[in-house]
Amino acid sequence: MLIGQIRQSLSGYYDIDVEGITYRTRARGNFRKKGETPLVGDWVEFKADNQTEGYILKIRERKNILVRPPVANIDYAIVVTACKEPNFSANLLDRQLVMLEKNGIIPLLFFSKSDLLSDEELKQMNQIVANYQKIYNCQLASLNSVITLLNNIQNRVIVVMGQTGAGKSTLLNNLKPELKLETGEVSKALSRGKHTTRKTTLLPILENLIADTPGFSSFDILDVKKEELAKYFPDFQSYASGCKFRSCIHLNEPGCNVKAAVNNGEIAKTRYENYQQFQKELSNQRVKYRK
Ligand SMILES: Nc1nc2c(ncn2[C@@H]2O[C@H](COP(=O)(O)OP(=O)(O)OP(=O)(O)O)[C@@H](O)[C@H]2O)c(=O)[nH]1
Ligand SMILES: [Zn+2]
Repeated sequence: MLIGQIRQSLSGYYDIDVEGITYRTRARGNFRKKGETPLVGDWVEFKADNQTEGYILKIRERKNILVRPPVANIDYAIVVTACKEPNFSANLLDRQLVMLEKNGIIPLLFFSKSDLLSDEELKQMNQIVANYQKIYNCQLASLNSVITLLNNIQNRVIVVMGQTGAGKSTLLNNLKPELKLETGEVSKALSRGKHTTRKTTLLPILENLIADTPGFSSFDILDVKKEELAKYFPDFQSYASGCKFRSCIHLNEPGCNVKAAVNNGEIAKTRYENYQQFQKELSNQRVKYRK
C-alpha cells in the first residue's frame, strides 16, 4: 500500500504524488456506494503495481473541503476579483469569503484588471479595496502581495478561486511564466458560459502547492446555519458582543450593536446588505429542506 496526495483529477482519473513520483489511479466502486468522491488535495491510501494502473483504497480524514472549487485540505485562498470585465461584484466576493471563513481558510484578496478603470472608477475601487483592507489582506492588482504570502509559507495548499474570466490563470502565469496556463477572452467566456480552466491541478510554486481552478458565475452559501452566519463576517465580531441579546442575529432585534455600527459607518453598508441577503437565502434553503 502507498500513501500520497491527489494533485489532479480528470475524467475519473486521479493523479497521486508520492515524493515526486506520479501514479495515475482510479477510485473503485466502493467509493460510489458510500457517496464519497476523492478530491484534489486529498491524502489517500492506494495500491499500484505500476505508475498507470493504481486504485484508491481510502481517503484520509480531511481538514476541510470546498465544494466550489472542489479541493480538500486547503490552507489559503487567493480570491481573484475583477474590477471590470466581468464587473466587480461585492456580493460574489462576500459569498466566497463566508465559505472560506466557515472552512478556516485564510483569504488573500487579489483585485485584478484595475488597468481597465477610468480615473473616476479607480477612485471608487480604491475606496472599496480600502474597506476590505480593514478586514482582509488585500491590494489592487498587486503581484507582490501574492509573492510575499508565498515566500512566508511553506508546504501549504493554496487555491486560486474566483469568477470566470477574473484573471486566475493570468495571475499564475505572471507568478510563474513557465506554467503557460491557457487564458481566455472574457467577452467570449461570459457570453457563452465557457470556462477556460476546466480541471483542478495542484502545481508546485515557491515551496507551496497552488491550484488554478475553474471559474464560476454564481456561488452558493452551503451548509451554514442562520445563527452562525454572522460568525463568518469578521468585521461584525467586535460589535456583536455589544448586542442586547446574546442570540442576536443582527436583523430585527432591538439593541443590535452591529446595526448601530452599520448606521454610523463603522461597518460597510454593502457588507451588511449582503449579510441580509444571505440570511434570506438561508431561510429559503431551510424551507426547501423541510418539504
Ligand atoms: N486588462 C487586463 N486584462 C486581464 C488582466 N488579467 C487577466 N486579463 C485578461 O482577462 C481574460 C481572462 O483571464 P484568465 O486568466 O483566463 O481568467 P480565469 O479567471 O483564469 O478564467 P477561467 O479559467 O475561465 O475561470 C484574459 O483575456 C486575460 O488576458 C488584467 O490585469 N488586466
Ligand atoms: Zn445584533
